[in-house]
Order: sequence, then C-alpha cells, then structure tokens
Amino acid sequence: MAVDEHYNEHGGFPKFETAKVEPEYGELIEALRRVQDLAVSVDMPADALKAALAQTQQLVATMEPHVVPERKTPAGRVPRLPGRGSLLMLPWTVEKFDADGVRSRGVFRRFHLGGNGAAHGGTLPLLFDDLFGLTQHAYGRPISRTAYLHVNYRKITPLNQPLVVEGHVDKVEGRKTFISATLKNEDGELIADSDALMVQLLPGQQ
Ligand SMILES: CCCCCCCCCCCC(=O)SCCNC(=O)CCNC(=O)[C@H](O)C(C)(C)COP(=O)(O)OP(=O)(O)OC[C@H]1O[C@@H](n2cnc3c(N)ncnc32)[C@H](O)[C@@H]1OP(=O)(O)O
Repeated sequence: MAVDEHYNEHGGFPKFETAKVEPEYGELIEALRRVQDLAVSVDMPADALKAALAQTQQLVATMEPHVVPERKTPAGRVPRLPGRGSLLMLPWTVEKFDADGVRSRGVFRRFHLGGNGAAHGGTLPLLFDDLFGLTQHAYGRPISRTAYLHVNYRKITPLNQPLVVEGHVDKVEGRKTFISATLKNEDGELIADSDALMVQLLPGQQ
C-alpha cells in the first residue's frame, strides 16, 4: 500500500469520518431518489399535482428542523450506501477500494436522463470525479482537489443497465496525482474513459 508520508496533511480539509446512521437512513435516501426519478418522468393531472405538492411540503417541514452544517450530516459519509448516502452522488456501490484502484458498480437512472434514452453527459464527470477522489484516498494520497478532468465519451451511456467504473493512480509527481478510469458495461465494452489531475492542498487551502 502506497501510503504517502504526507497522508495526514489535509490542507484546509477535515479528515473524512464515516457516519453511523439508523437503518431507515438508507431507505429514506433511496425513496428520495425514487421521487427524483418520478419528478422527471410524470405528467400529472391537477389533483395529483396538488396532492404531491402538499405531501412534499409536509416532508420538507419534517426534515427542515434537522438541518446541520456540512460536516455533521451523514450525507456522503456512509461508504456502504449507494453514493455514500448522498443524493448528489451517483447511487453506485464501491466494491473494491485499495491502493491498486477503486471499482464501483451501478446504474444511471431515469433522473440522469439527458435525451433519447442516454444519460446526461454532465453526469459522467460527476461519477469520475468522485471515483478519483476515492481513488487517490485509497492510494494513500493527502486530500487533493481536481485541477482538471477530461472525459472521452466513446458510446452512448445507457440508463438502467448495470455498469462498472474502475480507476487507478497512474503516477505521482510532488503534489500532483494523475489518475485515470474507465466506464464499461457488463460485456466489457468501453463506454467512456477519463483522466484527471488532482493537486494536493497546501496548509490552509480549501
Ligand atoms: C473515503 C472518502 C473520501 C472522500 C472522497 C470525496 C471525493 C470528492 C472528490 C472531489 C474532488 C473535487 O471535485 S474538488 C472540486 C473541483 N476542483 C476545484 O474546485 C479546484 C479549484 N482549483 C484550485 O483550488 C487550485 O487551482 C488547485 C488547488 C487545484 C491548485 O492550485 P495551487 O495550489 O495554487 O497549485 P499550482 O501551483 O497552481 O499548481 C500545482 C501544480 O499543478 C499544476 N496544475 C494545476 N492546475 C493545473 C491544470 N488545470 N492543468 C495542468 N496542470 C495544473 C501546476 O502546473 C503545478 O505543477 P508543477 O509546476 O508543480 O509541476
């Protein structure tokens, strides 16, 4: 394991701490994703719209009193959950996490639709960027920020089909970590590939 001697230097970043959550937390996040799927899929009559609005306003009222600062919410800090329990992240599950690389599996869902049955092109950099963050972390690099991220779209990215993304560190030069990744379908066909530069933060950098 290539643990960097500067691993504990996190610039302005806090250390990532796994959150403990109630069993219902993962179910809530999944239900909210289903709502997102539906929100971009439905064409409702007025009475159904009114009912959905009233129920959503009720949900907001239930959740709103519990807003906490960024590092207190479990969102994004539950590695066993799809997307680490974050609604922003692709709801994919990490199945390999070590210095050799990180592999994650999942599907692009209806709410990732760009057009004509394909995932929105902007959702792929999100998938890759989060994977790159995890990859450099698994490699033992200090917290870094993405300086650039390049995506090659090789084939249409389908919705609701199991896909796998896999990334690894190519080289490290001082503060710079060069990482690359591939997105493939279960037949091993290449859908997209990406490479990025992540730059280690200096003390005080955010
Ligand atoms: C377990 C769960 C964990 C948690 C897992 C969570 C994963 C989340 C991961 C998300 C990561 C993100 O998306 S972060 C969000 C998106 N990124 C950002 O917002 C970054 C904004 N940019 C910046 O803050 C800055 O530009 C930095 C920090 C990247 C670099 O600024 P700096 O510190 O002043 O460094 P600087 O001197 O400019 O550059 C250092 C070296 O990098 C090179 N360099 C810098 N930028 C570039 C560039 N675009 N293209 C080529 N090369 C570049 C320079 O030439 C130099 O090389 P040399 O002369 O030394 O050879």
